[in-house]
Amino acid sequence: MIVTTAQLFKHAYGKYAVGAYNINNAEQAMGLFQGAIDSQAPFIIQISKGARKYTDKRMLEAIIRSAGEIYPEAIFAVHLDHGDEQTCYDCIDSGFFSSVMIDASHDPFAENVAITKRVVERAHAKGISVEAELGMLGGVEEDIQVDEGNACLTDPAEAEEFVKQTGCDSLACAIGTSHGAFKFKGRQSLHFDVLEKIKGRLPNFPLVMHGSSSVPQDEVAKINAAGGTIQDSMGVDPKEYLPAAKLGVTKINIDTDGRLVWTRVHREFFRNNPEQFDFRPPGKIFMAEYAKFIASRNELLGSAGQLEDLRKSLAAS
Ligand SMILES: O=C(CO)COP(=O)(O)O
Ligand SMILES: O=C[C@H](O)COP(=O)(O)O
Ligand SMILES: [Zn+2]
Ligand SMILES: [Zn+2]
Repeated sequence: MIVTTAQLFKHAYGKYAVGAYNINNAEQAMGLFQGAIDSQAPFIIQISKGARKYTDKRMLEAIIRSAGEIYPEAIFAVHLDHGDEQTCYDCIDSGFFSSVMIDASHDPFAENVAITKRVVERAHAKGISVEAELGMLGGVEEDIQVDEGNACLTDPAEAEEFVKQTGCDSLACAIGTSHGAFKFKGRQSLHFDVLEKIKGRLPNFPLVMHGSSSVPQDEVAKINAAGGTIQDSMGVDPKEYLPAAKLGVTKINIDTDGRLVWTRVHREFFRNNPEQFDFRPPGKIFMAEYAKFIASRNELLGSAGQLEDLRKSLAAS
């Protein structure tokens, strides 16, 4: 069942975070749905502009619709990740997306407000939720590269003003994370002090954490042992997901870690079976491994085991 992110956040707020996982193909979709059902968790399936271009945007819609039929128990939102204004309108008009992200965080504050307001108006007219972004993460995002030095944390006072002016349903805040596999040299903590201040100014308002992959060191070691040259780096400590959720983070975005699972499975498979050229055996292994990964993340997010309670509260509302 497809629901809006606002519906998911109402149930999750202050208790757990909903995992938001990107997909680009059928194998990722199947692993994601299987892992969500295995862990009895709601989830957000997110599609970036790059994913919509990878095959064809209609292909992804068809894959998600089919996965929803194969796993009728699943409760999830279909969300546009890092949309520009035009892509938001395209998704709003598609009749398929239940949530969009307008990412105008690279524009000046007033421009970000103006663009976000226009998207909110169009989305809300169709009952679709809107995530906006304020502050800047480091790392690679779509086709934009932000230097670590330029990454700026979200200003709590600005966040309050931004939400008041735009009417967005959730806000992506920069609290020290960055996109991709190269986040931190050595372990670093989230900026819980900033998060607390944002929550103080926006009580009960759903916050979103991008760049939340943990970049598992064993996964990177296996990839490199099988011929990869992934640079030494660390991600977010997944034990910090739940403390962040208690401070109002209701959506935690994880994409890179899934790509690492894919890379490890395929590198190991073809290293161990150099005579093979059938992609289905590693594809099968990937789907099973990705399902396990999703279930393990949902445990850490606190979303595991929430599915039936959510179903009851949706039925009652
Ligand atoms: O924020 C993300 C998608 O919007 C993904 O972040 P990661 O690169 O840490 O997986
Ligand atoms: O934030 C970026 C997401 O991980 C999506 O990545 P992508 O734009 O390469 O699909
Ligand atoms: Zn951004
Ligand atoms: Zn992101």
